[in-house]
Amino acid sequence: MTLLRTIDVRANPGECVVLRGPNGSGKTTLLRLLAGLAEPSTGTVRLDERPVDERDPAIRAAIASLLGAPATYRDLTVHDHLTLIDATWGRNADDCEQRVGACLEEFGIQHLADRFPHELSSGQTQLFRLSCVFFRPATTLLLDEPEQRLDDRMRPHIAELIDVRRAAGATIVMACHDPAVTEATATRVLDIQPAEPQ
Ligand SMILES: Nc1ncnc2c1ncn2[C@@H]1O[C@H](COP(=O)(O)OP(=O)(O)OP(=O)(O)O)[C@@H](O)[C@H]1O
Repeated sequence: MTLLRTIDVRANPGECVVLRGPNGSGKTTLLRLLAGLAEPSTGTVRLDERPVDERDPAIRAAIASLLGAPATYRDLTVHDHLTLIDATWGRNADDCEQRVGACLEEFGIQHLADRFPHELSSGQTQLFRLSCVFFRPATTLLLDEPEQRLDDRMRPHIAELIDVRRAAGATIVMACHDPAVTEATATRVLDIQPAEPQ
């Protein structure tokens, strides 16, 4: 069975490529291939000419992705998760608290800092997941429907955060079903056609 039609895509720093297409057309599959979480049956995926392989530390350092539900620790709070990410990526512990506070505020979840992940609503969970992805250093962001479950106030805000990151030089590829978010973020839209008749 073919999950994704043959596709040739190149994304450059400062670009946001939005993948658009009906349910089941292959957007998530393409993002998974770009993240190195799945291997294409034909063809290659490269980041700066390096094959994308999640076992390669340089690839892991470069790519931050929101694909499906990330693992979280039941006994660590939202604040603790960000602190852990900060330490994992080798940042100076002296100003960790300041960075974590700024990130919580940026994503509008400062009031949830002391909650556990399982105590969040679905929209709050999405904001928490996005904060974890944006908080770590990365040159490339792969986002699967970052707008999902967000309300009318948060969708444009998240679109703005994505655009700021792109303007700062990140390469962004994301799947999106929301025309307003697409309009606010895309430098290029790629329409994905289903591989199999639907
Ligand atoms: N684990 C899996 N095993 C088999 N087929 C799968 C699996 N995951 C997805 N598919 C199939 O791959 C195709 C592409 O799915 P994919 O999730 O990439 O679509 P999508 O464009 O992201 O859809 P949506 O907009 O609904 O999120 C679909 O036909 C889907 O049924």
